[in-house]
Amino acid sequence: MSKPLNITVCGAGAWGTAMALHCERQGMSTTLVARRPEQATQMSRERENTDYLPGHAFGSGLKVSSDLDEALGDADVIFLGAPSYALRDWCARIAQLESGILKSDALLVSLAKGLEVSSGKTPCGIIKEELPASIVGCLSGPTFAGEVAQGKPTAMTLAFGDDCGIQVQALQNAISGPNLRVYASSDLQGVELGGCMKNVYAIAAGCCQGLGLGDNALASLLTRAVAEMVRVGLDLGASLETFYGLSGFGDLVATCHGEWSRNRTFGEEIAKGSSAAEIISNQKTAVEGYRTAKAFHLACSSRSIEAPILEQVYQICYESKPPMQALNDLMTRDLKKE
Ligand SMILES: NC(=O)C1=CN([C@@H]2O[C@H](COP(=O)(O)OP(=O)(O)OC[C@H]3O[C@@H](n4cnc5c(N)ncnc54)[C@H](O)[C@@H]3O)[C@@H](O)[C@H]2O)C=CC1
Ligand SMILES: O=C(CO)COP(=O)(O)O
Repeated sequence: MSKPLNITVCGAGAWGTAMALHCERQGMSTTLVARRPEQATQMSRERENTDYLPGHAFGSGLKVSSDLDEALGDADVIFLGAPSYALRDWCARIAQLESGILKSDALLVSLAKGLEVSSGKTPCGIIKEELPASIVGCLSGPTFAGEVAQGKPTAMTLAFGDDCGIQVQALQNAISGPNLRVYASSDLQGVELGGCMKNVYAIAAGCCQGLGLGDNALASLLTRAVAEMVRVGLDLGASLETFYGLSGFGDLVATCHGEWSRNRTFGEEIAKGSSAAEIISNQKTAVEGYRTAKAFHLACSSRSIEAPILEQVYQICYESKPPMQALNDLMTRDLKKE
């Protein structure tokens, strides 16, 4: 039998913590790295992440650290669990470590679902720019941290570009288990874009809910969101079928239904009269769809991609457009073929 993988998870928000819990339960040597030493100390003492994922005790084998040097040297796989807007900082910290500290075949796996506004880059685009020698991929799908931490079942997509080699297969096997079924993909761009776009559509779904528009409206929104995801994604170099998979349609459905999503809740609060900028300025947890809406607005405008839903969410978030007005503008566009 092959040796268990050594896993390091950088970023102790809800999702990084849930992935660390999962990896430890899968029997892997796992270290969770917090950005702030005081958070690492608190988690070591309490054996729980009370700030971001309360109520889920750490398994006895889960190590906690804030020392990147120590945590990365032995890692076969490094999950980057920070939000997209904090990813460049994490990568820069890793790049500053003594050269050669990372194993040459270590896999860097992004868990983030947002585009960088200044560059329009996906999380893996950022990682590749900051750490050009590394092997970079992402893991994405319908995975609310709280449910994964509870051990509820789900499925995900593990995507690496052209180097879907033996280490990637080893990772797919190592993290798959009775509660998580992991599929492999070589469409890294598509898997990342699906995860990023669904967060913007979740804001629209929250607006739908907040305005009390009903189930028909939500179903229509999600269906047209998939059509838009495909149109935007193809223009940005992704493959069609990826958007019908777990990181596209799957995560769209998860995020736009139920009570878990921060993006959906954000949309609901706007529809009830709060200002987007104000909510964000008081928000401790990640609402990736807010910045990502702006990044897609810039990308679609510069490439003349027609993306009416993304555009309306942008105007709601950045131009104080009332959600009811956005709905009206969507409904009264020129009619066309499905
Ligand atoms: N929470 C979830 O259920 C899931 C989240 N994701 C994605 O994972 C990524 C991380 O999200 P969560 O773990 O939910 O985050 P979170 O909302 O639980 O925590 C935010 C994290 O970001 C850090 N942070 C905040 N501002 C920062 C800054 N300026 N610089 C550096 N770090 C900063 C905080 O210390 C904290 O670790 C996001 O891209 C999210 O879309 C993906 C799947 C599931
Ligand atoms: O990506 C997620 C579930 O797959 C989490 O969504 P939110 O960030 O909207 O909570």
